[in-house]
Amino acid sequence: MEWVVLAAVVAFALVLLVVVVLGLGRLGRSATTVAPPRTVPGDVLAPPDADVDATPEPAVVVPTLERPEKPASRLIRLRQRLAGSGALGKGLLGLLSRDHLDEDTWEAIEDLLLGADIGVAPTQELVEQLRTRLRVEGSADARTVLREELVNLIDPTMDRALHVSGADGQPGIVLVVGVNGTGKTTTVGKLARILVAEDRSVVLAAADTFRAAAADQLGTWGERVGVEVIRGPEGGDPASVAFDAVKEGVDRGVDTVVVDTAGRLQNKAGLMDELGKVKRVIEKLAPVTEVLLVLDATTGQNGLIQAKVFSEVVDVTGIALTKLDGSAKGGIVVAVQRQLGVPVKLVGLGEGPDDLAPFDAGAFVDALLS
Ligand SMILES: Nc1nc2c(ncn2[C@@H]2O[C@H](COP(=O)(O)OP(=O)(O)OP(=O)(O)O)[C@@H](O)[C@H]2O)c(=O)[nH]1
Repeated sequence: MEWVVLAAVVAFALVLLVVVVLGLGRLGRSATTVAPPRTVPGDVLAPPDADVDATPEPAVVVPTLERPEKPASRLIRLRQRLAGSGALGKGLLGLLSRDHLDEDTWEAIEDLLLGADIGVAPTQELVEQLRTRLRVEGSADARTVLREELVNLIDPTMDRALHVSGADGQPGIVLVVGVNGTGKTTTVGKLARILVAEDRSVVLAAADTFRAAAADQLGTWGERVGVEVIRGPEGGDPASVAFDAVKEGVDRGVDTVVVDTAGRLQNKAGLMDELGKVKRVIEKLAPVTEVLLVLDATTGQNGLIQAKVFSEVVDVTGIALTKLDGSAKGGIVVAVQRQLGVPVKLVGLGEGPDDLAPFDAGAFVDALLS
């Protein structure tokens, strides 16, 4: 009997022990339970306060168009840029103001003129004229005589108007040619600004497909003044770009289309083929009204030889003389006109966007002598 009581007590104690152990285990587990994260339909595990609509809309950039300077005041504004060439004017005036003009003085005058790239024949003509006039008009002011003779040498009677209008409502077509690096693309961009300043509507053709950067460069020039630039694939056919641009110009009824071209001087036949084709293709739509040859004033005689090749390939009607600001050789204006029989119509006097000016013989000589 005692054994039965003892067994019952032990069994009760074991049951009690099992109950206590299980109870503690459940208690321990419930203490480490983590509440599930709060989720919102369609917002998987998003932080509770994230605002999905807060991403700002990309700002729409409205380009501000520039207002280019009117052409009339440009050559006067840029007068000081001719300071390099001004040495010629000052030198000549200094020599001509001497009391006695002996042979040595005349020789020094000749050297100055030749050094400024005026060319041999025009130098001799000018010296001859100066000698005669100063002898005959004894009391004449040397400055007045020199000014008149320099203006005559540059020939104020030449027609320097840019032909930028077409007939019968068609656009004027300006074909811009010249060796790479002379400032051709820059001149096309600056010319577009001159036309815009005169309230003309313009389309540009990036037909220099040889150098991809030239089309990008032109794109930027156009963007700044709200002018459309037609371009083609790199290495594509320049004539096809020129055609597309002129077609666009005709369809839109714009005033002027300006065509930039590649100026690879690989050989005369290649150049003739390329420029000839561009011109022919354009003229299926509208006549070319101006062929502008861009020449770098700092290249002297070398530039003149290149210019001659271009003038034999296309009928050049005007010259844009660039980088005259960096040259002490303003006499190149005379030399190039004599060699090609074509007037200088525009001069580049710096890298600023409005540093291209219509050329005027009187204002140019005044700048040289100031
Ligand atoms: N100082 C000065 N620099 C100029 C003038 N005109 C152009 N330039 C500079 O000459 C360099 C060549 O100009 P571009 O227009 O690229 O020459 P490009 O003839 O079109 O050359 P390609 O595109 O290779 O055919 C640029 O750095 C221009 O800023 C000017 O009148 N004065």
